[in-house]
Amino acid sequence: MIITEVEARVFLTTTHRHSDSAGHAHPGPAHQVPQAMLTIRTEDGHEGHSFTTPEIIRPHLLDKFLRKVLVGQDHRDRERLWQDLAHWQRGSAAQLTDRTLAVVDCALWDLAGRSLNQPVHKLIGAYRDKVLAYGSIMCGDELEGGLATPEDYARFAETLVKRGYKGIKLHTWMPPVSWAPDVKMDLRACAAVREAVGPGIRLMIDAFHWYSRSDALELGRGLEKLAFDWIEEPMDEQSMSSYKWLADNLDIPVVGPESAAGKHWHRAEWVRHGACDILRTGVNDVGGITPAIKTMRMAEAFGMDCEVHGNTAMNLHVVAVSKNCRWYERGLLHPFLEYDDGFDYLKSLSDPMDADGFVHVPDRPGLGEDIDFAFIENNRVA
Ligand SMILES: O=C(O)[C@H](O)[C@@H](O)[C@@H](O)C(=O)NO
Ligand SMILES: [Mg+2]
Repeated sequence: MIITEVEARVFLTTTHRHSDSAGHAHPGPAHQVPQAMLTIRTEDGHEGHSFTTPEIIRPHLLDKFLRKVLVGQDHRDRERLWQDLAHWQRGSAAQLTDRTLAVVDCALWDLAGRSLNQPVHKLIGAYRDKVLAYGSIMCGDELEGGLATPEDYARFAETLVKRGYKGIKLHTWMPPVSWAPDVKMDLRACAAVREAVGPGIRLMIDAFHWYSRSDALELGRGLEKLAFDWIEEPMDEQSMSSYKWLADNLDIPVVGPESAAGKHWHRAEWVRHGACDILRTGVNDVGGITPAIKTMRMAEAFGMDCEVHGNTAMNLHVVAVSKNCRWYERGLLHPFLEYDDGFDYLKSLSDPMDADGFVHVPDRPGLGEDIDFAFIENNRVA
């Protein structure tokens, strides 16, 4: 059970996803990007793995923090190891981020599952083995036939309904799109999608993250007329009082915070101050599966739903062990991309979705990621 090694392997993976100047993904030509796999190994040869981008587990972090906390410790002591890393963040000169805590925590959960030959959600205590997914559409763009017009969104929404999705979330247009942001265009896209899919499909929006209170209110009021289920991140989440104001002035549920720092502690403040109607957590946003579950259980104690941000196995397991969330966020999706093609370093999808819109939690041990170790070795660059 004692951890003996903490290793990062960097390899090249091919993707069609390109990040814009705001960090949002859009489709483009296939290109190779570096990806990293963290491996935590024990004296008896068991291993746990988790994926991230290389800078999140760069050598400085492994040497200065991760190996000092983890090596020599019982890998089963996840709560203590997480607390030790979280306490070290304050004195890390902002080098030890929640993303790094997340990849370590996920590798430890994967290690626990692989060593016991159990999937993580069964180890934690499953609530379900399948869950409805909503199709989370990429931010809008200016690509001909992509997501450049309200009609493009409507046409893509029809495609997603045919694929089986029972819910769809629009990320609308944001800078660097030349004319964005634009509340009226957001509402035109939402109206076109509602018209295309009818009243039976649940719809949500994840809007420009820096609207003013007035713009967010206008957007929310328009969405209420379109029977949207929630409005997400329309303003800067650093202003909790703005979200309290918005939630007090809207009927449509306000979901958050997604990107605000502070893990489950800050999300407790959002609940206490009435800054959201539905809470939000995410493994990468709060520093791991461990704090994501803390957030989920805290929301449950207040009778609140808590929706999980993001795809991949780590977030799917948080959804699978929780009654008080309704969806798995499957995406991000675009007409030019085939999400079901998955990743070249995994032999199969971690979030396969059936024709009825249900994602099935893999029953493979650990996080259940079907890792192609040979691919990683053959494409390794560090
Ligand atoms: O590009 C981003 O910021 C993220 O992909 C984000 O848009 C998306 O994951 C999200 O907000 N989901 O709710
Ligand atoms: Mg979001």
